[in-house]
Amino acid sequence: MTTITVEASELTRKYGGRTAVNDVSFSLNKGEVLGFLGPNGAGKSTTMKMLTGNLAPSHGSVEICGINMMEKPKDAKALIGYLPEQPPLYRELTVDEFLTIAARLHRVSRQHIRKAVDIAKQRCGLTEMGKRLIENLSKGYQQRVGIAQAIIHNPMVVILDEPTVGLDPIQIRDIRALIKELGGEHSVILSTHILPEVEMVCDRVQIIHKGTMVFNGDIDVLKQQRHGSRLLLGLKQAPAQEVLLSIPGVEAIEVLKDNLFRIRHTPGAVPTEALIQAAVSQNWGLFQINPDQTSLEEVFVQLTFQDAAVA
Ligand SMILES: Nc1ncnc2c1ncn2[C@@H]1O[C@H](COP(=O)(O)OP(=O)(O)OP(=O)(O)O)[C@@H](O)[C@H]1O
Repeated sequence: MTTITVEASELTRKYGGRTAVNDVSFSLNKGEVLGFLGPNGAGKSTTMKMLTGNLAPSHGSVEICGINMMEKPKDAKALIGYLPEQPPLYRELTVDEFLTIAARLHRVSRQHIRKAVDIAKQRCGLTEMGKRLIENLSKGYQQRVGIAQAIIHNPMVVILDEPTVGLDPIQIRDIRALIKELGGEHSVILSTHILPEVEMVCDRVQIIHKGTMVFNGDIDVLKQQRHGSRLLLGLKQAPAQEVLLSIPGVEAIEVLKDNLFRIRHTPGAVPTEALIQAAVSQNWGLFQINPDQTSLEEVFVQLTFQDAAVA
């Protein structure tokens, strides 16, 4: 049986007269990792703050495991671990000192604090770092400490706001692996503006654009939208377009610069092999053929366009 851990209904937030988040509703199941994706200024942090009870919605409600955030904020917040965009670290403390304070703040009982600190450190790869001052840790390790404080009380729901911003590629890889692992036991909401990050880590994705949800679905659907149906083809001696269009699966051709073509093909009928065979046998000077990945911006345009077309 699936257990719903987060239920957001019609969440709306206005700053002055401006609507930053408009009518956002979704639910999250136990064990799921949900990506909350959107460009800068889309309304991600505002939504995260409403979900964690740090900002009151202008309209709508949040329930954590059936507990209403507005009616019982203490009880609801106790079920959440939160890593804000700016991690709340006391840099002059050691990792152990800081996590001990975090455990107290999260009301871990006195006799369990030490164990809770050890478990959080172990899960976040910090076991050897307990005595180190936070200010002397690399940014990647500081981010691990931020995640460790979020899970110290073993919450049902972990909410991470842009956890990989400012990290180097190896740190990013490690933090993503950690987030994926957390998903097994906790429900995780990951806010990010990085599309591949969502694809790597999440089961489900929601895309927010100018405060409005434009996509809410399975990660595979988004992947298909992004990776499906287009190839980039580079030919030094290209034939007439009709010749390319006669290859099974090829539906349309867009001429780009530098002898490059964007080929739109029938979903499920990828003409890569046929194009390579034709290029080799007819000396078209093939120098590139690869799937054309849609950028985040293009996905937004497609999704918002689809929405407008449906409306
Ligand atoms: N306290 C505030 N007062 C007024 N406007 C705000 C406030 N906080 C956010 N906004 C505005 O609300 C909109 C959404 O901001 P929010 O920080 O939620 O976006 P975001 O998707 O998290 O972007 P970023 O990744 O840049 O933080 C933006 O236009 C922002 O300028």
